Amino acid sequence: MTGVDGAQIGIDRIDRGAGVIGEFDQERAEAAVRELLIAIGEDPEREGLKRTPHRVANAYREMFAGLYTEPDAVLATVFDEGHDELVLVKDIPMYSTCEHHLVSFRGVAHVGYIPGESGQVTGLSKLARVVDLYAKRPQVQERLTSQIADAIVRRLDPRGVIVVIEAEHLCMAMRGIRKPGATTTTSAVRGLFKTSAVSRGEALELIRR
Ligand SMILES: Nc1nc2c(ncn2[C@@H]2O[C@H](COP(=O)(O)OP(=O)(O)OP(=O)(O)O)[C@@H](O)[C@H]2O)c(=O)[nH]1
Ligand SMILES: [Zn+2]
Repeated sequence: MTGVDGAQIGIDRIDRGAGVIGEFDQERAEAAVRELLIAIGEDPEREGLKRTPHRVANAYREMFAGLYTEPDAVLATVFDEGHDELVLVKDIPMYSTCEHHLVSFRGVAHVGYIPGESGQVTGLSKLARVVDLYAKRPQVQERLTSQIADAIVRRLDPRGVIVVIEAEHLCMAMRGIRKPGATTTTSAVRGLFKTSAVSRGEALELIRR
């Protein structure tokens, strides 16, 4: 089954079958962090580091919680509002993790859609939940942006979806090229926002405002 732009319904890039994806292995994560501490020349038995593997594993469980949640379930709440114009949630704070360096990239997401013929809308918080779900995975910004758009297409069958993410990558700020303050903007447009420059322009204007 496909929605606008042929997005596969119910299938996510890293799904390992229907439903929940993967599982967190606390013991393995703690052992890996301990190894990493040894690898950087630290002593994992010293007082300040004793509980660090446990804490880091817990933090990773939280940072990657989106791997263990079925995306379409997040958008399960829909209302028949008969609304057929733009719904836009702006400036959704977003924290994700760069899959190349496992350090964070953070910024804001703007998510808009025009409901389909049925006029079905979802709860506003659900749009932010979808952002969170995909952000809480090892990511690249481009894929994160597309996955959010495609999840909304799959669940709501809207006339159009637009997702814009503006983020700073700490892997470009604190190491490597070291350009703090450089921001990356990515967009994913589907349906009407792709085919109509006017609709896209209006949405972008509202996002910029
Ligand atoms: N397109 C894209 N690139 C990203 C993203 N996050 C990090 N990168 C880039 O991924 C690239 C990885 O490059 P590599 O040459 O394999 O790794 P590296 O030697 O650590 O690269 P430097 O960061 O340039 O030091 C870097 O250019 C990063 O800036 C992202 O979300 N999207
Ligand atoms: Zn990176």
